[in-house]
Amino acid sequence: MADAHEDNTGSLKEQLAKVFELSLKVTVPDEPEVVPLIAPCSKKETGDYQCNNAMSLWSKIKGKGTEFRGPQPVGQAIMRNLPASDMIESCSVAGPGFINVKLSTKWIAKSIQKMLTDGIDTWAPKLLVKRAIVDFSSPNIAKEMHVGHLRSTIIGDTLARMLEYSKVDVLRRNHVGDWGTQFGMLIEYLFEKFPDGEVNDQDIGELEVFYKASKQRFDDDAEFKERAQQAVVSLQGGEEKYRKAWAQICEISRKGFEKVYQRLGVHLEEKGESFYNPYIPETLDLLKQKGLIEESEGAQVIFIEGKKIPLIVVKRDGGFNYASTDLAALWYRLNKEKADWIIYVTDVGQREHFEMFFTAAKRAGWIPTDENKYPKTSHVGFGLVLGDDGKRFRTRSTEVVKLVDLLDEAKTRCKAALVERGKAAEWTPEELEQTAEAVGYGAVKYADLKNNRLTNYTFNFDQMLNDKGNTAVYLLYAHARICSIIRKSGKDIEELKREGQIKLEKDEERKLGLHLLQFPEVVEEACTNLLPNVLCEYLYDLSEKFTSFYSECQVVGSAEEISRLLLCEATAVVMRKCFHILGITPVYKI
Ligand SMILES: NC(=[NH2+])NCCC[C@H](N)C(=O)O
Repeated sequence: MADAHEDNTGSLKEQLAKVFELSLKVTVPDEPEVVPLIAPCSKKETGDYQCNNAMSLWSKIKGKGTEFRGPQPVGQAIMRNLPASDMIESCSVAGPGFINVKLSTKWIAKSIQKMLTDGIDTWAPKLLVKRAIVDFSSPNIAKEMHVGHLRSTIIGDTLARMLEYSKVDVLRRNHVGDWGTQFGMLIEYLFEKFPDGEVNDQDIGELEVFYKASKQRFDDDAEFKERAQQAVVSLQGGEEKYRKAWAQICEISRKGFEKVYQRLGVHLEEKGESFYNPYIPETLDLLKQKGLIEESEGAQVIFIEGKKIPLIVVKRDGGFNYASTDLAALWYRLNKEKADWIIYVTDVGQREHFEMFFTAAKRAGWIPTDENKYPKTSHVGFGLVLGDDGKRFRTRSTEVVKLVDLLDEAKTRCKAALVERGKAAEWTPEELEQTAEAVGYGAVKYADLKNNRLTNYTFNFDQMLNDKGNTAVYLLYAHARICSIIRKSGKDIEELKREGQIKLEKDEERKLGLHLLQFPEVVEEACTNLLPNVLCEYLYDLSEKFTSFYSECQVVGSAEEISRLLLCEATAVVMRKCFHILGITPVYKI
């Protein structure tokens, strides 16, 4: 029997894996580095977690003259060889060697209590990544930020928050489309409208309208088109007058984007396409040296195995494009910024583009082909936002929906609902305003995040603002209710944390406790697979488990009051961390 060994860091799953690892070493000493396969039990009656190594181990060792006579005896031996551990209450072997573990209820309670004392940050998963870049939002200058960019902003922000919680150094990059041939027509049109070159935002008004008008000129007037094309050359050649006009247009757009970010509480650092422009020639040189770039129909391209169309890196007119910029940006991120995980958040429509330039980077030896190794790149694709008619989401005028308007409407509707509940009389105007904002914006974010990002989702205010079902409104109210239970008890929770003790006597208490303890491994899974919906599911489940607990177990005034209040507090703490990661502001009273 191995020594009792208690390493109480890492997620529940990891801690259990460590215990099993010791047993595996003793059980099959000739099989080095067997990775323990630990998973929650699918049937809760059989246990909490199970170890699934016996079957695969058996097929490995059966030809090697082993003393074991089948997978079940292997499982029995793994169980026998388990070191003594505080974690485990009992084990049993089922079927072809599955080892079911019932965790010690005392240990669950102790672990939650420890989190309450040491803080939820001690539950952060440990990832192998040191520095990640999340490239998200990334709208295009002079064009309206549309719902697709809203999805990218919301999903990207959550991914960044997940990684930040896991102590990864995250660079939040706004790869704005601020370079390209469209600037020729925009600048020429600006010169036409404002010959003296003095403009401010009010003059231009809605940039999108300005964009459309200049496009109209471009399409209708050959002479204008000529000038616009010339303007691109002057801009790219760095001519002062053109650079200045370009900078003005960018600045106006930026202010519009900033309004949306501010409302959403999203922080981004802009490094637009133009930033990488100076790095393109040397990047392409590096790829040429590796023999990756070929000439094809006057353009310079990289052929990618399995793809009919090559990746164009220099256009026929000698200009660079989206792909050349992305290659230069990747080079910069790997070599200058030393990122080991680079994550791109865009609609699934761009999957092909990312697959192609990732493959080029692999062929160049910039990133390993094995996707389990670092540095690594990931494309986080997402589906469309649909309207109630099942078509791409648009407003009545069939224009793209303005984000600011959407957020306004969500807030207005929440405020109306709060007023209806009599809150205008109960709260200060600021409280009303802040709660409406937290719930309204939270609802828009959560409705997006709770779906598997690859699926399309239907934007529907009535659904997302419903106070029942899997919505932010429901969850925020649930949190506020827990806070109010604690407040109404009149107890000082800090004192209880120091002096009280959690006991999980009833079944519902234990279930809630175990679920709380699974938070770290859920965050880890959400990080590894870049899936925020996993965390949403966890959160919804948590509030359901809390509801069962609360309906079965009296809190205030019961003999177990102290323990139960601590369990309420732990639930609220974990819920708030979930809200934080999802970019939702919690509310404390309702
Ligand atoms: N490195 C990147 N390609 N990031 C994504 C850019 C998204 C692009 N500006 C768009 O609106 O579609």
